[in-house]
Amino acid sequence: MTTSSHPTPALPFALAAYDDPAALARALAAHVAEALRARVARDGSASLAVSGGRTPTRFFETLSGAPLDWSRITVTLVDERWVPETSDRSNAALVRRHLLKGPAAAARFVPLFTGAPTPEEGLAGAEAAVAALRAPFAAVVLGMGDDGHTASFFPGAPTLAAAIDPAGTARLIAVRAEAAGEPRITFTLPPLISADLLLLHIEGATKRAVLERAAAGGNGADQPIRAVLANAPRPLDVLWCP
Ligand SMILES: O=C(O)[C@H](O)[C@@H](O)[C@H](O)[C@H](O)COP(=O)(O)O
Repeated sequence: MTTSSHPTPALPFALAAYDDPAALARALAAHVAEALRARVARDGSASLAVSGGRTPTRFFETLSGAPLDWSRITVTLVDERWVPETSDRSNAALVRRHLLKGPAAAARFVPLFTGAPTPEEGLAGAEAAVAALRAPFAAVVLGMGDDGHTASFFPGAPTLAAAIDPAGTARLIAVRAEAAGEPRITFTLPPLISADLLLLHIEGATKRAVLERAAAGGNGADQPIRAVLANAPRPLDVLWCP
């Protein structure tokens, strides 16, 4: 056991609390739409990275109806489970079903799953696909698991240190971790935190407590969400509802 006389520092974040998931989804979609609109106005195109999992469905549905020039917008994923889109675990399938519809059907989508047998073998193909994205992202929306992972930055993953290295140069990395289920691919920390707009979307008392514990240090100090809190250029904006 190692002990330290230096307490782990508390990290700042800015939490906006909403009454319910619908109000949160409206606010989140409005923030993301504004960031996309601003980049399209400035640069002629914009890119957006969204998370998968269960939480974002309502946000996707709301954002899909935003009056944007979606033909100038490219959507990708913060991270992906290494499964084909026929799997109900596929984040790409979730995005196609709930976001790329209505006005947003005109957006271009860049999936991270390439069809290669493993993410390690698929990495080069995925890198080539994301190389065409306009950098930095106009907006990145992160989620968080009850174990403090965000993107596919899983506690205990052998590639975690490389994935959350703020000075790392890889944009994507393969991840294997027991808690992750299937192998994964994820954007690394630097391209995510350099977005014009970086938001964390969490719902429920448990996730709020996990975030507060991670931010406070102490026994939350090993939670990967801390890498985002510690390295984001501004205090992380968190949208939460019970
Ligand atoms: O593919 C994924 O699993 C994610 O992108 C992941 O980082 C997600 O955001 C969290 O695991 C929260 O997931 P829930 O929304 O399902 O709780």
